[in-house]
Amino acid sequence: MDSYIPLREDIFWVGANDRYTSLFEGLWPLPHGVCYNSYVILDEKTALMDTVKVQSEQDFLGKVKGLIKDGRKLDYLIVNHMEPDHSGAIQALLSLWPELIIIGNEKTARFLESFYGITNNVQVIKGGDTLSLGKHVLQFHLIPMVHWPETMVTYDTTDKILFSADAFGGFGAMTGGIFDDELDLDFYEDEILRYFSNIVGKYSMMVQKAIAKLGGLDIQMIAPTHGPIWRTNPGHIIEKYDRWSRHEAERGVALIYGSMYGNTEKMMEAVARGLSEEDVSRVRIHNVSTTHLSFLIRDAWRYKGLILGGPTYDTGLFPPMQFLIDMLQRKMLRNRTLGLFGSFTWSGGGVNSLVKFAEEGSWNLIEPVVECRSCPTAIDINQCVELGRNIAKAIKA
Ligand SMILES: Cc1cc2nc3c(=O)[nH]c(=O)nc-3n(C[C@H](O)[C@H](O)[C@H](O)COP(=O)(O)O)c2cc1C
Repeated sequence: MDSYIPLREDIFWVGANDRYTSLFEGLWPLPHGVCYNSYVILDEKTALMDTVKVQSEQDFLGKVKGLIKDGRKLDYLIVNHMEPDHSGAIQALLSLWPELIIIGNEKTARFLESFYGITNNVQVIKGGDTLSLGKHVLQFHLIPMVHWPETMVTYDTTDKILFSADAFGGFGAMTGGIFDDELDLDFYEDEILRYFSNIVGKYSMMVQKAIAKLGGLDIQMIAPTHGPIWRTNPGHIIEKYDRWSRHEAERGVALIYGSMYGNTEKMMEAVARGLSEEDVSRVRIHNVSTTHLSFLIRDAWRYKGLILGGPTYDTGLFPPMQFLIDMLQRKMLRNRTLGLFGSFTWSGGGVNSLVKFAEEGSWNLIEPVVECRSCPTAIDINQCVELGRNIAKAIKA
């Protein structure tokens, strides 16, 4: 049976759970899958809110056709976001309903042409424009660069539902339920933060603009294109996105290190001891070589303290740690209490790269920066403990 789940008596979820893709955007692991949310509105006119990835098209079309039947046709497709995981079924919809009108903004129209060669059937709207389906009056708001230039949201002024595109979304396929009150939110919170930090976080300033722009709306439900639908407490996800995009963090430390032969790892253990001596127990220790970047970025975004350590490799920093700091720079994370340590055997270079990273970003760098030659001495170990203690004091302040 095709499952379409009602949001209201005439609005239905027709999304797809994806448990087959292992890397989102070819980059970010999906251990718990992901879902592509799409919604049908059955009014005097019918409308569909976004689509799914092309690989999920068949199930999706079955659901849509199961709702739009008895001689009815799909009148409107509203494209809030053109990324292919949401626009993959547009051509198939046009084959089924050639008179379908696609609603998007000027940039959507450009992307429709460049991705799919679609130039007809397109109705271009501007921010603030409305579309009446009969009972439901939809209003469009542009939220560019959250996280693509054409991104917009659609607000159902009748039922006060915000169809929010990727804003307020998260990783994780649905576990039977689709609403916040049907799901284990502790589990989803990790996946939502990972999605935010990996995909949207770089555009935090635009998220802030979007939240300010949408602030005047009476929002009773948030229906994003990924992750849970917020019908009981939409304010919860707005507050999370607001805090994360202001780079606010929780008390705790992400301690991320690399080590080839265990010497830098010894330094890391001493730093961890120092944190513990100052009563910081929320310490997430990750080996940069074995934990995927996605989870490292998530924990760096979550906690106030960020401590990075690595050995020297070919006159520079250990490559997986270099990759991490490059990505943290690219994602524009800032405002963390930062600690650094590392090692070398002849002329060094690893710690220099970490220090350069600290100088180029917006961090609160805590002393001492600890660098040891080959194997840490008792003095080096004491310095590492001191670094841990100082970070702990700084995040408590
Ligand atoms: C492949 C490789 C390349 C290295 N390149 C350098 C280097 O360019 N400069 C340097 O001072 N030390 C270099 N080292 C030495 C290590 O940085 C040093 O021994 C460090 O303490 C190793 O830390 P670990 O035990 O945590 O892996 C290199 C070591 C290896 C294995």
